[in-house]
Amino acid sequence: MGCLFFVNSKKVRIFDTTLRDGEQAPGIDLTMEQKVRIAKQLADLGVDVIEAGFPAASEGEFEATKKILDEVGDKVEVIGLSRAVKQDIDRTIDTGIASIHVFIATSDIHLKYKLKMTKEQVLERIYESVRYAKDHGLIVEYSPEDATRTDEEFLLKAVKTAIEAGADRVNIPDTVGVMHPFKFYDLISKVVKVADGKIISVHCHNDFGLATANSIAGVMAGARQVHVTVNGIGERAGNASLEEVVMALKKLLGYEVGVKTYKLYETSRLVSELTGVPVPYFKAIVGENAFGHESGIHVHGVIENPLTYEPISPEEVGNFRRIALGKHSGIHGLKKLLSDQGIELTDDELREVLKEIKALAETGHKVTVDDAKAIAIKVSSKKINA
Ligand SMILES: CC(=O)SCCNC(=O)CCNC(=O)[C@H](O)C(C)(C)COP(=O)(O)OP(=O)(O)OC[C@H]1O[C@@H](n2cnc3c(N)ncnc32)[C@H](O)[C@@H]1OP(=O)(O)O
Ligand SMILES: CC(C)C(=O)C(=O)O
Repeated sequence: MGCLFFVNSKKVRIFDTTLRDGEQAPGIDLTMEQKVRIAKQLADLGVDVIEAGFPAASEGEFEATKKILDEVGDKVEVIGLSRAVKQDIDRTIDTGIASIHVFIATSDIHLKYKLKMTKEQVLERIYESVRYAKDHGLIVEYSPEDATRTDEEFLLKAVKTAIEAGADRVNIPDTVGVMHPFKFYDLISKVVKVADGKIISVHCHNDFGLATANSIAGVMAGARQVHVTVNGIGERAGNASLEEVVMALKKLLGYEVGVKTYKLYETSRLVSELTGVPVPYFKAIVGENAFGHESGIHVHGVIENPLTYEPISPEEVGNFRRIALGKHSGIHGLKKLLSDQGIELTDDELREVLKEIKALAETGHKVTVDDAKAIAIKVSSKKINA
C-alpha cells in the first residue's frame, strides 16, 4: 500500500548514527563484534550511511571502524566522526575510510566555555579542517555543533565557509533538542538557500520529545538527509528514531527512502538486545503494543478491517498484531479468539464467558486465551449437563 497522502516524492538519505551518537549514551559500550553485527543489520536494512564511530576516541573505536568498513563498506557509505583537529582527521584517514564527518561548534556558549575560540578562529578552523580532509580525497560532511543555538547570521557564514572549503554535505544538528518543527522548518529553509545545491542533513535530539517531528520538518524545508538511531537511542533523551522517521517520511509525506521497512522490527530487537536498552512498550512502529488491541470496539473494527484502527499494517514493519483479553474486551473479539481455538459458542454463552472474563480481569489477573478456553468449556458443559 502506497503513501496515505500524496506529496512530491523525493529520495531522502538515511544516515544511521546508532553506532556513534547512539553508543555515546551512558551505559552503552558495545564490543567490536556487537558493533559489526549491528552494522551488518543496518546495511541489510538499507540505510544510506553508517556512522561507525569516532576513530580517534580509542583503539577499540579505531579497530571497530576498520572492521565495519571491511564488512559492509562495499554495500553502504561508512563514515567516522572527527573533531576539527588534524590529529583526529589523520586518525580517521588511517582507518581507510572514504567519508569523514567533521564537526566544530558554532554557538556562543560552546565557543566561550568549551572551545575558547573566537568566531573568526572557528571559521578558519572549519575551512582548514574541511579543506584538509578534501585534500586527502575524502567525502566530507560538516556539522556546526549546537547549530540551533547559534546566531543565525554566523551559522549561515559557517555553512557557506564549509561549502567553500569543499564540503559535500552540511548537517544541521539540534544538539540539545531545543527546536520545534515550525522554527526548524524556517531555519533549514534559510540554510538550504545558501547551500549552493549541496545536500543539507538534519540531526535532531529528543530533549523535548520533538526529534522525529523536527526531522520531518527539516525534510519538508529541503533537507535530503536525516541522522537517526535505531529505537531513538543516543545522548540524554536520545536522537530521532530511525523507524519513526522512515515510516513518517514514507507513509505521511510520500518521500522515497531506501530502507526495507519490513526489517525494522527485527533491527529494533537486535539493537535492544545488544545494547541492553529495552524498547518501550508503547514505542511507535516497533513497540510490543504498537499493533496491540484489547478494547472491544477496536478489536471488532480490526477484525472487520485492520485499517479501522491501524494506520499501517504490522507486516509492513515486521511487527505483529496482538489481540488481548481483559476488562475492555467485547463479544466479537472473544468469539474470534475462541473460534480460532475451535470453540464455537452461542451468543448467550459468549456473553456469560465475557462476563466471567471481565470479572477475572477486574481482580488484576492478566487474562489469557487459556483462561478464556477454560471458562468457555465450563459454560458450554454446564449447558450440556443442564
Ligand atoms: C555532540 C557530540 O556528540 S560531539 C561528539 C562526542 N563524542 C565524543 O566525545 C567521543 C569520545 N570522546 C573522546 O574519546 C575524547 O573526548 C577525545 C578523544 C575526542 C578527546 O579527549 P581529550 O583529549 O581527553 O579531551 P576532552 O574530551 O577532555 O576535551 C575535549 C577537547 O576537545 C576540544 N574540542 C571539542 N570539540 C571539538 C571540535 N569539534 N573541534 C576541535 N576541538 C574540539 C575541546 O575544546 C577540548 O579541548 P582541550 O583538550 O584543548 O581543552
Ligand atoms: C556531532 C554532532 C552532529 C552531534 O552529534 C550533535 O551535535 O548532536
